Formats: sequence, C-alpha cells, structure tokens
Amino acid sequence: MLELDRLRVCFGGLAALEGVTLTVHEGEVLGLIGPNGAGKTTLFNAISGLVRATDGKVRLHGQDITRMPMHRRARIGIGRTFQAPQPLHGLSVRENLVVAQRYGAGEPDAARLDAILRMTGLADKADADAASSLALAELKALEVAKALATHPRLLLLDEVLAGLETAGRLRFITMLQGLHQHFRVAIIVIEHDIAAIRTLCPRIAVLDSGRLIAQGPPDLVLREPAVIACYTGTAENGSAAHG
Ligand SMILES: Nc1ncnc2c1ncn2[C@@H]1O[C@H](COP(=O)(O)OP(=O)(O)OP(=O)(O)O)[C@@H](O)[C@H]1O
Repeated sequence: MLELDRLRVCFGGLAALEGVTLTVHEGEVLGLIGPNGAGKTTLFNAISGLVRATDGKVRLHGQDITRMPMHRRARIGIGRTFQAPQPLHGLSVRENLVVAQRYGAGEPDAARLDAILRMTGLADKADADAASSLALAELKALEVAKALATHPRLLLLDEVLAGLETAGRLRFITMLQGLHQHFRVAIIVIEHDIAAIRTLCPRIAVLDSGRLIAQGPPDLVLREPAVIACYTGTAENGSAAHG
C-alpha cells in the first residue's frame, strides 16, 4: 500500500534520509528501529507530509503523494502519533477524538469513536479534560486514539511505549494488538524496546545514519552483523536497544 522509492530528505547540508526504498503491505505491522538520530522520525515526517522529500517518491496505493500537503495525506488515510503527546487543551477526551475525526479520512462516526474509547481504556475518561486529567499511559493511549479517529489505513506510531513501566508497556502492547485486529489498519511502529518490537512486528526495517541497512523477520535481521554493529552488540540479546 505504501511505497517509498529512493527517498532522500536533507536539512541544509545533512542528509537525514538517503536512498530509502521500502514497501509496507496492506494490514501489516512493520517495526522501524535504529539508533538515535538514524532518521526514523524523519521517515514518519516524510510519509505524513510534515517534511518534504528532497528527492525520491512516496506513493500510497499507487498514487504519488510526494508533494501532497499533510492535511490531504490525513484525508487519504495516513494517521500518526507524535513522540510527545499533544492533546488539544480545553477539550475533553471525546472532543479531542471528534476534532481528529474531522481532520481525517472518515465521515463523523460516533460508534467508531465509542469503540476507540473502549479499546484504548479511555471510556471512563471520555468527558474529562484531556490535557489536565490524564496519567502518562492515558495520554499515550489518547495519542493512539486520536490517530485512529482519523480513520487511517496506515498508522504511524512514534515511540508510544516510551516512558511506560514494564506492566504498562505490556498492557499497551496488548491494546495495540487488539486495535490492529479490530481496525485492520497497516501500522509502522518506531520503538527502541526490541522485546516489544519482536512481540508486535512480524517484519522490521533498520535505519542507520539515514540509510535502510536491513529488513525482514526480526529473528533474522537482529542477527545481521551490520545491525549488531549499529547497536554495538545490544540488539541480539533481546534487551532494550538504546541508540
Ligand atoms: N527539522 C530538522 N532540522 C534539522 N535537522 C533535523 C531536523 N529533524 C531531524 N534532523 C536531524 O536529522 C537526523 C535524524 O533525526 P530523526 O529525529 O529523524 O532521528 P530518529 O531516528 O527519529 O532519532 P530518535 O531515536 O532519537 O528519535 C538527526 O541528525 C537530526 O538531528
């Protein structure tokens, strides 16, 4: 469904992405890993339209969207989260989802919002003020809920587990698996926790210094010498791989 073709993104003299060619299939969950500064968030920004590609192509369902602005990409089904949760101030949890739904690809659909609230564990907080009443895990769940409210066919999750303790991470992973099954959306997950990536993603892609250095099943990719080298040996033993 998504094709990146020799994608290049430069900031001044720095190539944050260089020659990235990658395909994401309908309904799959792809893990995107790599050390700090590898270009993972820049890749999400180039897919969602927050930054423009310097060179190369982004295609969704065969349509060239390389020059399409961000709001139009949301309308054709690209949803995303941001590393720092960004609830809309002064609005309730449900109102945040209503606004997100208007921004996105679907018609107003209260039943979908109810399902999202239930499945993200936010139903009891639906009428609470989003910015002031939620704990970190709930803010993270709201970030995912807002992205899902846009009715995406491709969902980009940027480190949604970061900052959660072990039990919270496990609950969040189970929640994401449930959401994926229910909404049948393709997902790309940026995550530093390799154990979480192994659980969530049948396929992973590895970025290092802006280049795609490996892709395939986690068990194979995490054994590749270039991947081990970019993590200086921490990736293979399944522990959290901090770049
Ligand atoms: N708007 C920008 N202007 C200039 N440089 C940028 C900009 N955004 C990112 N960069 C640079 O591009 C490179 C890739 O950054 P990016 O945030 O995409 O990496 P990342 O893999 O997501 O890192 P992390 O795991 O720390 O989130 C870095 O060198 C970063 O400093």
